[in-house]
Formats: sequence, C-alpha cells, structure tokens
Amino acid sequence: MQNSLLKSKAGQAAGGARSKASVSNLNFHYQTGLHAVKNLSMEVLEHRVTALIGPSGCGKSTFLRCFNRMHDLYPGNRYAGEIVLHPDNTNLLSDEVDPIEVRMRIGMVFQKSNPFPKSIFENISYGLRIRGEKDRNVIEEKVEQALRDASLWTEVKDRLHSLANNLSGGQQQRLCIARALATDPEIILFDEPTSALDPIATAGIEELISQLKEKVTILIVTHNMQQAARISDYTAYMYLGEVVEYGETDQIFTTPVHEATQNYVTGRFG
Ligand SMILES: Nc1ncnc2c1ncn2[C@@H]1O[C@H](COP(=O)(O)OP(=O)(O)OP(=O)(O)O)[C@@H](O)[C@H]1O
Repeated sequence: MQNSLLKSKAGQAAGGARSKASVSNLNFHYQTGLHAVKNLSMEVLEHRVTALIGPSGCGKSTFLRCFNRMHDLYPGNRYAGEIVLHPDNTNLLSDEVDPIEVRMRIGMVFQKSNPFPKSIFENISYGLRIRGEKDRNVIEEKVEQALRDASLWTEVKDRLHSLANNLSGGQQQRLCIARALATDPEIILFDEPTSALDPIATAGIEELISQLKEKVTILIVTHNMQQAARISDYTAYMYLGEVVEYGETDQIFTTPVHEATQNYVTGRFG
C-alpha cells in the first residue's frame, strides 16, 4: 500500500534510507481541549527532506512543534505517544528528557526570520554558550562553519560584530538557519521558511535546504505545492490532524492513492 512509510517498524530502513525518527500513536491536545494531532504514526527518513502539506488548520505546525517540545512552553498542552529519535532511541516526548537538550538536537526555523537583537556572531554563538561551550577558538570555528553551511559566510565575514537585524530578509533567514546549525542538530524543522521572502531569496533558501540534507534530516511545512515538489523527497498530506497519505513526493504529486490528496495537490481542494 502507499503508506508503507507510515507502517514500517521503528528504526528500520524504508525507501532506501534509515529512519531518523519514528512517530508512534502521537496525539496532541491544546490547553483549550482541541485535539490537533490524532493518532499519527510515521517514519521520518534520515538525510531526506520531508514536506508536510495540507489545508490551513490541519495541524502541520502543531505536529512540527511536537518534535522540539515547543508546546511545553505553554501550560496545559498535552502530548501522548512517542517520537523516538534514532540511533539512540530517545523518546523526545518523555518527561525525563530535557526540552532544552531536545532543542539542541532538533533545530527550528520559522516563517518570519527572528534574529536576536544582537550581533551576527552572538546570534550564532548563543546556542553554543547555552550548551556550556567556553573555548573562544571552538566558538569562532563553529560560528564560521555554521555561516558557511548556511551560505552566508562570504557576505558577512567582514561584519560579524554588526547587528543581525540590519541584514536583508533572505540573509536574516539564512542567519536563522546558521543559528540552528551551530549546535550540530540532527533534524531541522522549517515552518513555511520562505513565505515572507521574494522569489530570489526563496530560491536561495530552497537550494540551501537541498544542500543541507547531506548534513541533517529536514521536515518542512509549506503551503507552496511547487516548493514541496521541488525540494522534498517525501511528502505527507495532512487533514484534520491526521496523515491521510505519505510517500515519495513524485508519487504523491503524480499518482496519489486518495482522492483527497489528488484534490489538494491539484488545487481543487474545498
Ligand atoms: N496555541 C494554540 N491554542 C489552541 N489551538 C491552537 C493553537 N495553535 C493552533 N491551534 C489550532 O490547532 C489546529 C491546527 O493548527 P496548526 O497551526 O497546527 O495548523 P496548520 O496546518 O499549520 O495551519 P496553517 O497552514 O494555517 O499554518 C487549528 O484548529 C488551530 O486553530
């Protein structure tokens, strides 16, 4: 069936790649009582880009934010089920796992770039300092590497100590990617990372995401079907808090099994 990726056993190889995270029976309730993610199980494959698509309000961002325990910041939100990170089989949702440590392993880049009102250097070194790194040489090396990996180094190397907020929108978004990369995350979550950018900056971020999958595993929420088709290897179509269909992006866009998926990807939804 089309959803073998939904079913494959935790940590097993699927689609030629290893599983980086196994989501099992994940349920999420907001403090309001809203059941926003419903019994969701799927494998997120290592070094692949997985796109989450679906109509507004279907739970894409809510699902994404379970991975880095963002919902812990608001009392009354409830998770059930597991998100097990491989190869060490850590359940990210366990009460025994520190959410701060989770956020070092699972980076996040938001729709609107959100640099701290500090210098470029301080933005990137922030996570390293939180982690307890004190060696100035190590910090400088990591900052440079993160900026290189985010394709920003040549543009900012001569102004590392100027305010990050003075960068262009596209540069600020790449800075946020560098900030996420600095702590050597295993997964980066992108929540509509280009929706505030012009087409040229968007193309830059898309190219960067395609390169980054060599280093990290990527989950991206996007409303842009062309973007999902261009940059993702796998796509999950969500509706009302559930994954309706999940498979290779080419298959989801050309021969979806469910009519609902077909209607959504061809713009006939609703
Ligand atoms: N902080 C919150 N408290 C209560 N309900 C929320 C909260 N954030 C989102 N929701 C609700 O949870 C459901 C899923 O929202 P979510 O933002 O995850 O959807 P989405 O698919 O990402 O939507 P969009 O594409 O519009 O960003 C919606 O009904 C939304 O109104």
